Amino acid sequence: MSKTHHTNTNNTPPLPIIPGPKAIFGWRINMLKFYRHPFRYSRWLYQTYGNLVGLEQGNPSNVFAFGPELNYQILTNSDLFEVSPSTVAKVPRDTALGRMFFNNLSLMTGKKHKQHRRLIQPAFHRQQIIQYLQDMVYLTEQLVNEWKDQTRIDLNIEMKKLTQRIAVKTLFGLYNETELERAGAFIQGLTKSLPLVIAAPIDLPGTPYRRTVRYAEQLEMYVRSLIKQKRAQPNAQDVLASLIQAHDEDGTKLSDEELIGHTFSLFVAGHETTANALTWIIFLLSQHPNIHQKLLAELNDKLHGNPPTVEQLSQLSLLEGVVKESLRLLPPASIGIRIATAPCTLGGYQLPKGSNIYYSQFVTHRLPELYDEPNCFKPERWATIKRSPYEYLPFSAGQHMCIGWSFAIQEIKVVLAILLQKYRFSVVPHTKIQPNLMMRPVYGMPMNISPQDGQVSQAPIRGTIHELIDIPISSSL
Ligand code: HEM
Repeated sequence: MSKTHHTNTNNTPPLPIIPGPKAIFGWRINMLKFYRHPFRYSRWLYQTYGNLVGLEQGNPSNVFAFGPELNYQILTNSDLFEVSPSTVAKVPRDTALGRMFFNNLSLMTGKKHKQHRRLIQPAFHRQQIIQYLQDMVYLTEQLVNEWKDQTRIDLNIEMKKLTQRIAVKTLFGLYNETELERAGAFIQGLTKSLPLVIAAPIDLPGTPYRRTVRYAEQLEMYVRSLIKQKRAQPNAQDVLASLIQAHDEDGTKLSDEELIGHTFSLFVAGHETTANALTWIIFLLSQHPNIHQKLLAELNDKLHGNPPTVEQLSQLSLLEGVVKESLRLLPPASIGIRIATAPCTLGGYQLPKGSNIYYSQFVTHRLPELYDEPNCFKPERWATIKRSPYEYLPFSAGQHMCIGWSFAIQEIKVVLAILLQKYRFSVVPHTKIQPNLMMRPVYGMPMNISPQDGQVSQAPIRGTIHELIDIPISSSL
């Protein structure tokens, strides 16, 4: 017989208890365990308790839902399973900071979300994204030149620098270097202190909150002046210009506050995730010399040392497999959250209104019934398998699926095609490689770089990465 909730004040039959780990001091302790070892813990939860796991027995307020079937239910019914604003809920809405936070697609729900998505979508149409290709090429080549005299870099820092420049340029269409740096500095100042602000929104002089509010006010003023300029340039091709021009059938347009919030959140949502993806792809290649060699051959054969054109990007089939497989193994968004807006049934169990439901890209992408040898980096698997949006979801699925996914894929491919043809990357031997929940390498990604000479060498590494990937032992180790 299955266990049931202990309290049952009326005569309805007691509800079955969702399986899960012991929680003598409540679910928070188990959540802490998850935050400390997100990958080990979530895999253990799934293997031990199954598809639906409660973090506290008898209290279904925090549950993990695993696998394609539950992903489908959670992600296709956005009225019942809503995105969660809880992380920023304490930020006052009537400040520059609040206006930036709350005019954000990923926190919008229902009709408002649908309408804003419709207005933003044209900025990410295929034809529009092709317009951004030249900026991506130009800024990557600029970085390549900056590395000329260097032999060692922290790849993750460099990739963040690059994706930030690409984001600022494509969002605002800034061509002047000083302007680019200025906009980048405002946004960086703001995003750097965000975690502290969200944790403690205390408005006192000298606090990170006060500092961040100042940054937000400066950025707001700056973007307002850009909006004014763009209104006078109907031919501008950047994301902000596209958002300014967008309108609904009934003529509805985005207000200045909405434009500012959306451009800011597009920047935040897009640059670090893409930087982490690039970091892990180059890392994985450096640890898989055979695949790395084959990819170099494909790039040389098709591009002959040049940056790719849009047509060429679609002909690089191994590059496509490498990107897909890396996003499967080390997805930059490894977990997502939704909140139940009403009592509901999920995975055969009842959940009350307000339950937090975590879905896991990381666990789904490692199900052996979907991916044989799930911990192995096998880009060639994508030549023969096809997976549904709920079986492979690095960009999530359903109504809130990443709006920038094809922008990100194009950016990743362009940057890789240029960097790999120019440089040989090798992890500094014995570095501790440890991804956190956000898939950021917590000890960085120090790499030795040298001009590409067609040789690839695999360095020995340490760290929890070995729990996530079966790395082949090369003869050079
Ligand atoms: C490898 C890079 C990226 C990854 C892995 C990624 C992943 C994701 C995921 C998983 C979500 C859905 C979150 C949820 O389920 O609530 C999401 C949403 C979003 N992403 Fe991305 N993203 C990437 C790049 C980008 C880029 C480049 C942009 C914009 C330039 C962007 C803009 C957004 C926005 C605006 C949303 C919210 C969509 C909505 O709620 O309707 N992302 N992204």
